[in-house]
Amino acid sequence: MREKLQFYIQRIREGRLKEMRLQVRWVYAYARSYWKQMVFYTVLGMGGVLLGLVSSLISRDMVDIVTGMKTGALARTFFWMIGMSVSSIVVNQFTSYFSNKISYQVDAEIKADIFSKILVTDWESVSRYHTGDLLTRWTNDASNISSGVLSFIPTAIINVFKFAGTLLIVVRSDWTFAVFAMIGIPFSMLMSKTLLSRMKRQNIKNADMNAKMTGFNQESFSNMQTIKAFDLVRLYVDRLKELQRNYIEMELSYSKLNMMTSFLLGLIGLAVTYGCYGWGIYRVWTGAITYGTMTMFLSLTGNLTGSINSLSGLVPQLISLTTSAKRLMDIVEMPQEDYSGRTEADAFLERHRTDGIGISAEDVWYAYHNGTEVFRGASFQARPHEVIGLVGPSGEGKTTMLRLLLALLRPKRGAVFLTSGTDRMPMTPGARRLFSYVPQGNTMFSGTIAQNMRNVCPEATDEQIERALKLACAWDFVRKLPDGINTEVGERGGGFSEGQSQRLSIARALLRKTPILLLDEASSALDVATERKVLRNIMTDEYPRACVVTTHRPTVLTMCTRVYSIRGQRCTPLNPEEVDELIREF
Ligand SMILES: Nc1ncnc2c1ncn2[C@@H]1O[C@H](COP(=O)(O)OP(=O)(O)OP(=O)(O)O)[C@@H](O)[C@H]1O
Repeated sequence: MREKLQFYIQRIREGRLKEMRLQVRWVYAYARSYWKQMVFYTVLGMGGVLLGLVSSLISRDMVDIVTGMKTGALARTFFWMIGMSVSSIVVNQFTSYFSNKISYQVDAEIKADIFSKILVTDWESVSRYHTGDLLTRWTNDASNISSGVLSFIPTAIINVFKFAGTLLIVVRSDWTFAVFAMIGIPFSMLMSKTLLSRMKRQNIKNADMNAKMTGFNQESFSNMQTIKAFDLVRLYVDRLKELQRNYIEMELSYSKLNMMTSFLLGLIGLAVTYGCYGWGIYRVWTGAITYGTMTMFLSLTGNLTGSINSLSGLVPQLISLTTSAKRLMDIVEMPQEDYSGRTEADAFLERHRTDGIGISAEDVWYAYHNGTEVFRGASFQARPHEVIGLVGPSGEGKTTMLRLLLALLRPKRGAVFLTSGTDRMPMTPGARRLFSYVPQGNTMFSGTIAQNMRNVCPEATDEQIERALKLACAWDFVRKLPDGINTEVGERGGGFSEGQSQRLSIARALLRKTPILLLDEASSALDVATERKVLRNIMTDEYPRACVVTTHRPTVLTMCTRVYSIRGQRCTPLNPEEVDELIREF
């Protein structure tokens, strides 16, 4: 039984260590590119230590000269001491300025890198995470990594240097003092060890709690209207308080342990300091050392314990660093989208710019990660100048089909192709540049209408923007705004009605001039007349577009070249009689 237990403990340890090694290696991959900054930071730090040590030696001489134990020029020694102290202050300030400067840069670089990695992570995998959780990982964990990357190795080297340099001076002057000064070190190390395992668990809990709080706040603020409408203010305030209570409870239980350990460490430190005083006085009394040497020893005792404390502080830092690394690795090590098909997509577009490009799904099978099977052998085709309608009961898979067309989801079987005549290429994330997509819901960004438009087409002139707005029947209301296309759009389309935001989103999609346009119930908030007008404008636009529209509205169906019914995990083309029947049913 005992052997079995030991075997399992061993296995857990091995797993933990292996995991930690992987995390350290991941952090090291970042650290490697900042080696110059680290060397610079280390050299500055070591310079500071050196100045401090020389200052201690000079102050020893000065005390000895003052007490008559040594002869020498008092004024010169005094000026040397002042000089050294001032230099030490300058070097320390210089180090702190540069370390701040470097850490801001490194922080920004690492965050930009992780941001871009999150954005290219496979959509289905990353969408399983709450955005609040992603935000916490990106802000807190990435900051932890950037500060750790920069300081960990230099701090280790500087403190080993400080410890060794101090020890050398102390041992050369009186080795017994070194023994005294270091007597507390094993106790301190033992104490910190008890904290470590708690620390790792605490770090993970802390990060989870932060993610929960951020997610809760973010959701509450962005759904303020719903909270008010359902009179949920009290409920949400209570929920926040409950979260805060849990947070405080968690922090306090950890603080208690911390307090106990700090108290014991403080007692040990005090005992060591007074022990050193006593021993110093005794050595001076017996004539073994001078007053100068004693004052130097007392100032150097702090150096020895300080550097050991800093070195043992690296262990919790390593723990917090590896916890953050794990949380970021969870995200950035998920499958990433492959954008290498961009050139091929551009070449395909060049070849078929005038004829246009269509899209086809061939025998597609797809199930979400939670097992929801949406398609079993679905096929469908949209050619240039066609408007294809996708209809079907709610939850049958219309949006999922659009996600498959966009390569946001990968079919488990079958494939999606870009087509033009007999030429075709497989659809890849790199070919998304040939698409414009208007998803359900409000998708406008904060900024002006023009900025929103230029997000997708940076070189668009005001006239081109106006034309796209006209095609989407948005110009009528934009024209009347005091600032026209320079009117500010609030968060998620704030300041505009649902139908107006939809028209702005359609205009943005049309401005992009891509061969394939996907509209996911994009005109559902428009009145029938406006919806027909928008669709007619899209169909009669001279640009050779293939347009796929998901809808629950009969008006849209009457304008489609072809209609597919999405139902029972299949995608079936409807003949004109079936479409008529469907329109009658609506
Ligand atoms: N991200 C997701 N993860 C897991 N399952 C999902 C996800 N998105 C959709 N589903 C499931 O896939 C099925 C198809 O959903 P989809 O959104 O494609 O339907 P839809 O036909 O567009 O519905 P609606 O007409 O209501 O917009 C549903 O059962 C839904 O619960």
